[in-house]
Amino acid sequence: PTPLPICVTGDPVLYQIAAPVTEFDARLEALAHSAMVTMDAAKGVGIAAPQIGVSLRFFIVASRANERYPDAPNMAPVVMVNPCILAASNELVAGEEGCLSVPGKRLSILRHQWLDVSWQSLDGETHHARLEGFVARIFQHELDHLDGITLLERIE
Ligand SMILES: O=C(O)C[C@@H](Cc1ccccc1)C(=O)SCC(=O)c1ccccc1
Ligand SMILES: [Zn+2]
Repeated sequence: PTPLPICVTGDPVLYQIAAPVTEFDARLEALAHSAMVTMDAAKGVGIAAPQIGVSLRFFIVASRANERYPDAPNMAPVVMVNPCILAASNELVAGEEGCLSVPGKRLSILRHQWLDVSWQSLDGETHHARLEGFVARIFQHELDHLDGITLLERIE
């Protein structure tokens, strides 16, 4: 499908708590595909459903090496439904982040260095993983979007 418009600062959907996904159906797959196409068109390394106006708990993580994080892993995009943080490092690390919903801003944000997380894939299956570094950063950034938090609400 064609990329959707990305909601930007001020759009109420960005400040809502997104609802858990309960129906793992074709509609969810279509929404995830629209998010993927939109993220790709915007050259993002992640995107959360609220950013395309959908207040549901899913996002995409798609780390790739880039000028700010040259050693970031190049990973196949992962659609994470109903994501949770099970455990997080006490150690925090500062790093530059951008946000497709806050165009033109680059802010240094403190994030947990590693996370134990769980999520469901589009078929409803539950997964667990330990994330670290840039991938953990993206996960935390996208999870914030599901809880109505953008970069601007994270300024120390
Ligand atoms: O708004 C979003 O969720 C997408 C955002 C994800 C993100 C970037 C950097 C750190 C954490 C989360 C982006 O992809 S912003 C644009 C971008 O591609 C980028 C920005 C900074 C570093 C690397 C990539
Ligand atoms: Zn963002």
